[in-house]
Parts: sequence; structure tokens; C-alpha cells
Amino acid sequence: MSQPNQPSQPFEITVGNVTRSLRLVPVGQMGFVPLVEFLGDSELTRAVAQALLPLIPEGTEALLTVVTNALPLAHELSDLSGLPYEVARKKRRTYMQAPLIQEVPGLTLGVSETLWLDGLHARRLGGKKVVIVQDVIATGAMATALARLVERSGGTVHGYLAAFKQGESSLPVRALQELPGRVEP
Ligand SMILES: Nc1ncnc2[nH]cnc12
Repeated sequence: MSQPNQPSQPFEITVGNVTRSLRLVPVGQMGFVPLVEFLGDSELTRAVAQALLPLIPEGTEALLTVVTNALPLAHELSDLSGLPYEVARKKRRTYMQAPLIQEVPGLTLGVSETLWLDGLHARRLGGKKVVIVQDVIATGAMATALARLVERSGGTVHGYLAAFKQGESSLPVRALQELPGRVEP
């Protein structure tokens, strides 16, 4: 059943020669936001990674992302740039060794979450200049939690890259485009 105040117009984005109509999804009190989906869309993922490539700060030595939607993007960016990447999980896995555990307060598309970074992977970030890679940076809560994981791993945060920025966060984010933070029905 469609929701009473569902906006009917999707939000259109173009990156390189790829255009997508993003459907608007309801989020808490924010109204509706255009949903960015990289999963299952290798064409958009590649176009975004290619566009982000020149935005990777000089001197970057590694990338850090978080499951799930940003993962294909980080993978593609790693492939194009030759930079290694690490991935924070949202579930504990039994094979993790001394994982770093980091709480993320309330997120745009959900409630609070916990991040898990395998100790073996954390060690690979040690002493490195690390750039955080995300699909969308909205409040910056996830980006800040990832930054804490970098610091706790002994690395330094060298920048924040996102395909899209949404609303105002105080972080120095490099993004391709702005998404409307709230779409009125
Ligand atoms: N618009 C959006 N699409 C996908 N993931 C998001 N996370 C926060 N905002 C988002």
C-alpha cells in the first residue's frame, strides 16, 4: 500500500554518463530522502568511483569503509587507486581477533549501531593516513565513529570522501553532489 504523503517524483542524479532516478524513502522526522543504492548497480558504482578518484587527498595510504552499501564503492575506489581498504562490520564474527568495538549514535536511516573492526585489520591501519569512504554522509555520526576506529587503530584521519552529502555536518567532507536533506511530500 502506498503511503499517504509519499512524494511521487523520484530524485534524479547524474554522475559521468550514468543517470539514476532515486526513489524517495521515509526517514523518521526528516521527511523523505532520496535513497542511494550501490548494491547491484555496478555501472553507477564505477561512475561514482571514477568521479571520486581525483578527490582522494594527496598522501592517502589506506581507505576505511563500513558494510554494506558503501562497500562496492570502496572496493572500486581501491581498485582504481591501488590503495588498500579495510571494512568495519556491523556484526561480530567469531573469527575476529581482538576486534575494536565502536558505538554509532542514531543514524539517518536507522537506529544506533555498533561497529566491529577485526584487530588484524585494525593493525593494517596503524601508522597510516586513512581516508573514510562512505556512500552518503548526512549527520556525520557514522563518519565520526569510523574516524575513531582509525585513531584507535593508530592511524590518522586524512579526509572524508562520500558520493553524496546530505544536510549539514561539521566534517570536512569531499563529495560529488548534495542530496536534499529532506524532501517535502
Ligand atoms: N540517502 C541515503 N541513501 C543511502 N544511504 C544513506 N544513509 C544516509 N542517507 C542515505
